[in-house]
Amino acid sequence: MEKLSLDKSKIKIVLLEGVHPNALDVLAANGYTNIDFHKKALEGQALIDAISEAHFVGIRSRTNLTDEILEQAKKLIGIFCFCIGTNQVDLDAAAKRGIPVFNAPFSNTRSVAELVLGEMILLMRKIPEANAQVHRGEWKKSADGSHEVRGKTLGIIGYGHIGTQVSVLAEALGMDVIFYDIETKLPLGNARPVSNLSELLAKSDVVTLHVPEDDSTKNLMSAERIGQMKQNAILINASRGTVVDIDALAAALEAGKLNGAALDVFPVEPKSNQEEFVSPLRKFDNVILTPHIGGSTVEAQGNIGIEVASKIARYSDNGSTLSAVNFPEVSLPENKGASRYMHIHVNKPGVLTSLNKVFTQDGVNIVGQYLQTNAQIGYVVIDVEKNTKANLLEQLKEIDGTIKTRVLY
Ligand SMILES: NC(=O)C1=CN([C@@H]2O[C@H](COP(=O)(O)OP(=O)(O)OC[C@H]3O[C@@H](n4cnc5c(N)ncnc54)[C@H](O)[C@@H]3O)[C@@H](O)[C@H]2O)C=CC1
Ligand SMILES: O=C(O)C(=O)COP(=O)(O)O
Repeated sequence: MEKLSLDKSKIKIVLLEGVHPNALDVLAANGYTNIDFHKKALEGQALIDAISEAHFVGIRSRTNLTDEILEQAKKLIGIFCFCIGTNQVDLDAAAKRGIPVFNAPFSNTRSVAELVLGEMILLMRKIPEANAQVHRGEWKKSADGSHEVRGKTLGIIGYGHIGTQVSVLAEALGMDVIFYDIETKLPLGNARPVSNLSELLAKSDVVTLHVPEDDSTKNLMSAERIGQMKQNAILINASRGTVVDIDALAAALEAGKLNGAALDVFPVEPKSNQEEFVSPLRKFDNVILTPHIGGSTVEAQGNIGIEVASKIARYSDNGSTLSAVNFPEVSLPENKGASRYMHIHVNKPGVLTSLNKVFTQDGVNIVGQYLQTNAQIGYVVIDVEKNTKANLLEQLKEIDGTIKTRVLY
């Protein structure tokens, strides 16, 4: 009988960007001890050196895994984002190498929603300016331009996991909620969809962005769109820095068009905590600037550590690709009475026939088979009766179109 493709102690896991220690506990509990833990993000040659021998890599939003970097990580089996955004990874480049990319789609969403809610209330009350003034020794007690959020209109762009939570929380404060999304979404509570972005911008006292970084959202808030916002409105961005044209926002603030803004993400963010943050927005007292900490709470990070490390163990032990963002999703029941093989291949005619031939010609009984495909990739998991003598793995590797194949148990 064939042995496990790799002993667990030889499976190298590289964790970057100081993911929560819960991840280490979960991995240890699942028998994974060969872990290289880095507190910081790496780039360039340092990143290549760190992951060149890795089987799994865990990152957050700061580590860019490009096609060129992945080319140097020949042993990589899986990429695990301990965050929501996966824009920092070249998803196609990973898929074509048979590497699924996973994320944590829920665990930090509440933290972002709470931050946005807090910022909205502070900005509507002009607290950032008042705070800065008092710190400087100025005492300007006044109600001018200071408002309750009750009865005001909140416009949410991107009604996904975070946008919907902001919606529910804002309604609890007595706000009218409208939203715009490119997909049809179930409105929660009394929230109402609007048919286009211009309508949302024209009606909202506060606009908050909860979209991913992609081609459709690049500079979504351009000078023209900011111009369509209400006079004295507020703009909040805790999604991705590329979504807002920062110079246009600075100009709108300078012109007194907007009453304030809150930004947690920026087109260019410092690479480390030692680097200076440079932005034309620094000079505005009515702008809340935070260092990409929307998801940085003890609760969110602790939960993400458990969630994503469990996904590493599940994929490595069992082959489950549930919640992979670039890969056919297969969730598999364990079949410990069997031997499990996995085969990742280019999705083209004939591969499955060749694959089944490998087993049938050796008289091996297939007791379970799970297949999912997308346009590029096919992912098959095959459970066969134990105690076979045949060297099946070598034969699977020979199949034309094979990208990766392993014995899981
Ligand atoms: N500041 C921080 O620390 C954090 C930032 N984020 C960012 O927030 C983003 C949103 O997170 P979730 O709500 O969990 O994602 P999600 O995927 O649940 O929701 C995103 C929504 O945006 C919609 N959308 C996509 N393109 C659009 C467009 N051009 N116009 C309007 N709507 C569009 C989608 O249909 C979807 O409903 C993430 O992609 C991530 O970049 C997430 C967590 C923490
Ligand atoms: O979850 C996300 O997409 C975030 O932006 C949070 O990223 P972080 O874990 O803080 O690097």
